Amino acid sequence: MAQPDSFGRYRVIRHLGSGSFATVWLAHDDRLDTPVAVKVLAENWTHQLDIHQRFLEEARILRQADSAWLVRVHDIGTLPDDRPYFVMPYADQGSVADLVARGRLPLDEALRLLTEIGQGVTVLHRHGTIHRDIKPSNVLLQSSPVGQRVLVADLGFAKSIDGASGFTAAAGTPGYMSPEQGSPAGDIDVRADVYSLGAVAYELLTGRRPPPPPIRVPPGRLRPGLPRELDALIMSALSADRAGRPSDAKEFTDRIRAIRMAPGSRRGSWSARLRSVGRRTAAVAAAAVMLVFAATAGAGAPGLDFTDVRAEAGDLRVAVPDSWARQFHSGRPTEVGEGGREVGEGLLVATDVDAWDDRDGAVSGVFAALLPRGWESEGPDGLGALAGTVPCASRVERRPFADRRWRGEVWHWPDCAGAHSVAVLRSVAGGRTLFLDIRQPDHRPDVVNRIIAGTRLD
Ligand SMILES: Nc1ncnc2c1ncn2[C@@H]1O[C@H](COP(=O)(O)OP(=O)(O)OP(=O)(O)O)[C@@H](O)[C@H]1O
Repeated sequence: MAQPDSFGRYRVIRHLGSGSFATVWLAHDDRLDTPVAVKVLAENWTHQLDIHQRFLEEARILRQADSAWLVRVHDIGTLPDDRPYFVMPYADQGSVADLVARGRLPLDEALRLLTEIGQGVTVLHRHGTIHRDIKPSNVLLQSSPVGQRVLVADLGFAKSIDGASGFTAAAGTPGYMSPEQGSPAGDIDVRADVYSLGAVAYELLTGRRPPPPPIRVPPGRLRPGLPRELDALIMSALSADRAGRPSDAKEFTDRIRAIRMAPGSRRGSWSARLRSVGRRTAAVAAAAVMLVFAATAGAGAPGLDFTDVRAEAGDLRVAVPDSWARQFHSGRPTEVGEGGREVGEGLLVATDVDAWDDRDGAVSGVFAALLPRGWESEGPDGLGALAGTVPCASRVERRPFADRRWRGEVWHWPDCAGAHSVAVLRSVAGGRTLFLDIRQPDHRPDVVNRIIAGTRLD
């Protein structure tokens, strides 16, 4: 395919890709000094009137919907050979398909993408349009000064809701399209897009496209530790019978957003789950989380005074620097951690408990949990896997720790914002295994040692 010099005032830079009906070029708008993507009807369809019309219809829908969650259309034109083209912002970060190909996404990142994709589809449904071809390669990513924009694109198969009942030609992409889209006589409605959203969710979370319906393996089976409500929502969106699906993209998106915002979902961490359980049972737990504070000497960590903190009902006592002991949560959650392991008593003491899972590293604090009995028999690999559940993709330094109470290993991620240290320790007296997650913006190994030394079972 020869590279044209320009389309109207848009100077062509390079070929971006070709779909079934069109070719997309990166070009430069010299007048506004900005990169653009120009989509041009492919030559072989020039004289096919219905394809020509559908191409223009895509541009019209995008222009009329004019939404921050959809690719916008800025301009439209016709080439001397009669082929139409339209001009969009250039999505410089590729598509969600590229992201998925790079590896498994963190849960919060996957939920953020799903919320934004769902927003785009919601805009289309409000506009009276069914997309019919939602899939990761049709969701584009663009840099922006305030972060990444997620843009639903490629309305080549879009259909108006009014015109979609009765006979509808089969259209869509296998793996993402609803069963009713595969049948030429099947009438479709917005729930066809809900199925595709479920398929995209399945792939974002597991790295795999769902098999053809009926789907029997929920995403949580392939990625243990997913919130149960998320598994249930995705499986309902993928129901072969559309009556079982959420009613439209808005309902699907609202439910994804609620799952994302639930206190326990920001990260699959022990501490986050502990807090979520703590909040849900706040009324019951109120009496149990009364803390006992007592100043202790700062021996071992010069320049710092320490405070003993413990839940009134529990026997776990943690020593933290005075200035960290501003907020706390305590509770006895069940099913925490990536594999849904059970944890015994837990305690989070930090400068800002709500910001504990933020990745800017501004919080100082300690999360301590006693592992259920049975962990004593786990070998070093089992304990290593536990320490590794604190997500930080950087090098880790490991060192042994031993004093008169505890014996085990301290893991430290020096390049992580907030200097994470995790210790997994067994009590010398026997019987208990302790998990400690310690965060401090300026890493001090002496503080880590002092915290471990001050952690006790009464
Ligand atoms: N605004 C854009 N910015 C950057 N790349 C784009 C933009 N729009 C489309 N592309 C890229 O151009 C290529 C062709 O896109 P197009 O929408 O024509 O077809 P497709 O989605 O690849 O295939 P099909 O239409 O057959 O499903 C894709 O690789 C797509 O990622």
